[in-house]
Amino acid sequence: MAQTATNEKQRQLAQESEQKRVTTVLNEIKQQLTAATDKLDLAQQETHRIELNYGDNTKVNITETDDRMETNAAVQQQKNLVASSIESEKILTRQVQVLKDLADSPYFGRIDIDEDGQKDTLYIGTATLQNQAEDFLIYDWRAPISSIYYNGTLGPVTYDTPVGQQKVILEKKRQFFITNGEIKNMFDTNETVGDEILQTVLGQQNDEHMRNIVATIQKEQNDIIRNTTSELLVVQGVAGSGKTSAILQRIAYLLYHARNQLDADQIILFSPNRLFSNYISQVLPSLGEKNMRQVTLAEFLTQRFSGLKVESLFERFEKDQHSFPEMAKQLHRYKESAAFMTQIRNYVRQTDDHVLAFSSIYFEGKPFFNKTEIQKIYSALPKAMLPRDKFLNTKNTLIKRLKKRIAKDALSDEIQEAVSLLNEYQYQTLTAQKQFDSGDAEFNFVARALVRQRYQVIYDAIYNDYFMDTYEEYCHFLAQCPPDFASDAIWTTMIEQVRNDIEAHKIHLEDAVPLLYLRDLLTGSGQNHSMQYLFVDEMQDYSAAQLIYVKHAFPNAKLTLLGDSAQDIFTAEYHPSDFIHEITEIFPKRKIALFTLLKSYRSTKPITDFAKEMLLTADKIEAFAREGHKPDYYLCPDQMQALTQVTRLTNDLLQKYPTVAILTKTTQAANQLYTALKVDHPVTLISDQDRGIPKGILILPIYLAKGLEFDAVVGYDISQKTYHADGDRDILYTLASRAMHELKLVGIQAPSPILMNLKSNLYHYHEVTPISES
Ligand SMILES: Nc1ncnc2c1ncn2[C@@H]1O[C@H](COP(=O)(O)OP(=O)(O)OP(=O)(O)O)[C@@H](O)[C@H]1O
Repeated sequence: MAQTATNEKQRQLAQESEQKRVTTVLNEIKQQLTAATDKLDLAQQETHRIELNYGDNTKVNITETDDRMETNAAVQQQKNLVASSIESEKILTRQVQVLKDLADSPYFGRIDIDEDGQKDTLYIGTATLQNQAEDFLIYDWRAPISSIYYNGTLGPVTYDTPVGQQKVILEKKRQFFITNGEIKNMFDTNETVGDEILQTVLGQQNDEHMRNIVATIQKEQNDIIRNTTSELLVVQGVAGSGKTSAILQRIAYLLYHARNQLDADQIILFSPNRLFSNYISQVLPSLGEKNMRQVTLAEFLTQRFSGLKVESLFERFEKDQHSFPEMAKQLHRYKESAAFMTQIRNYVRQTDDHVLAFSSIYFEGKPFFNKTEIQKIYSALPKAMLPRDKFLNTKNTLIKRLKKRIAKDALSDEIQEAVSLLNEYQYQTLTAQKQFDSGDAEFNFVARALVRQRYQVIYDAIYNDYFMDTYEEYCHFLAQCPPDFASDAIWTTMIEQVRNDIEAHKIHLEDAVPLLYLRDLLTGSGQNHSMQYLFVDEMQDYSAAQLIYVKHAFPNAKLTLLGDSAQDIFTAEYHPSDFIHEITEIFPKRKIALFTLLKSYRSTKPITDFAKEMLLTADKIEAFAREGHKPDYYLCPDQMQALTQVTRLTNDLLQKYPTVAILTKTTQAANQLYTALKVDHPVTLISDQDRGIPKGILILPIYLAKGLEFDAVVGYDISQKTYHADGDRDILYTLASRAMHELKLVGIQAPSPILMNLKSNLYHYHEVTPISES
């Protein structure tokens, strides 16, 4: 008893002393913030002044050549001034924001170390802070030495430095929970990062945006975040294990360590949907970093097909719910396989008599370069040449012919007359400040420039490879590679279908990627060489062909793939279950680092224990020990009763949480439920066009909730008729694992057999009596 009192007294003294330090550091932050804000004000005034000046200094005089050149130099100088002034403003804005963030919670960790007999105490926060004397008051969580906080238990530890590994003895590790400059809680821990603070963080209510996890990064997550050596990093992690969190902190880490070589624009994340993009959009800014680029696969593909509607994963999933014959399944699998992409690579390496499919280039409604003319150029090239080289040669010939036409047409009476009718401004613009030996030379130059301007559309068409008929070429390729399992008739019908779809300006998902790959390989286009890192979230939703294509599109990027084979909603029917193995086959030459995350943090223990039992791999998932209610299942006799039950549940949950999500299996089901509920209740239907999640009651299909989480989830129509197939396990698992604190499920008439096979102690089962009986 006396011992406990002494310990408590010591703890209080320690907290008081730590609070004193917090206050001192806060004073330093406040001073620096005032100074930085003043500097920012000055910088803003300066930018404004230069911009105002800009107009006066750059009044354009286009008639006198000398004046014009002078004006250009002045414009350039002003532009440089504005650019550098904006750049300093940016740096100062970032500095002010970082200091503001620190002012609320300056740090979250402390380590006491002994390095070769020299003792040191370090505090770790979201950014570095130094005082006038250049002492480190706070170390950035990404600094090499900070890794001790995440990785080490007390005793000897090592950490990586730019000059090799360093050994120290870790003597104390302390965690803080500080808000509004006040220590709310503080723990000494021997674990890597202790459970106490994590309990608090995970028990909080969901936010509109995902939060950063730097204060509580777990050891296995830290390994992912700090890995800079692997070319291909694969994270297979169970639902809620922090995959998305880990990669966002990883991006912040990479940006910090390559400040001068890496810009956020050189990092691209393929995210599952727009809601998700918005949900994670605040994590990097909260760490003082700019967001990376984000794109969904559908957006990425659509951008590459001008004028063609690409089927989305969602559309395909919805369609597959209605009809999904075995042959269609096999055809999908075939066209989405790595082997199919290899066939494309082989196809473009064939040297034979085949002439690529071309289209005429039109100008003002008439063919300018006729298709047969283009075919002739191509056919005249040596047979041994690769199609890609022949294509490039053809392109160059077309450009040469265009130039000849320009030179010829420039001499025509029509153009000569048009030149003489140009006004002074138009004329000067066309001469582009060039010096000429004679008046004739100048006149001819202007005439050619005028024709060139007219024919710009033709040049663009050649430049953008519009003279190649990629669709026809794809059909030709398809005709060459029928699979063993399909009859000629089936394969020919499939090709006809592709043609018809293209005529109707649409394309199926399984054709989109092979088609782009074929086009890129033949035309030597479609690659972005500047992207340095490529992240793919929810990789289980990607086919092998899609992964190969995405990698092809960003050839210099290091790749990080993350996903969960158990959340295989869309592709359970086509994918081999072992996609990690598949990845090693897709990228055989790459150095792969595989990380597995098995601990689930999002949901309470009862929810995770319930969700994981739906999977055959349940024993591999470990729940974080956070207490809560067991899930409830309500079996209703009919739809009317189910609607009443859903209303009752959501209203109850809304008393406790700002957001309650009702998840359905399909969009159609979400629409129907919305129509039924909206009459009496304020509910919001979320579609794949939405970018944000409002508060209140939401209805959305489960695949749109991928990567998201909600305080409370109500699963609607968890019935025999809706969830009975084996592939439905993954969908139910994904649904259940979206809930952080509470999970309710409502079934109609007969319960889903997947649920009935679970141990009955994992949830509460209720039979709702018909209204007339109650
Ligand atoms: N180390 C951590 N500290 C605090 N919170 C964490 C930690 N790791 C994960 N979380 C929280 O757990 C939840 C799930 O994390 P996240 O969304 O990153 O997981 P995920 O593996 O991508 O999930 P899913 O595959 O189900 O979409 C989030 O609320 C996240 O903040």
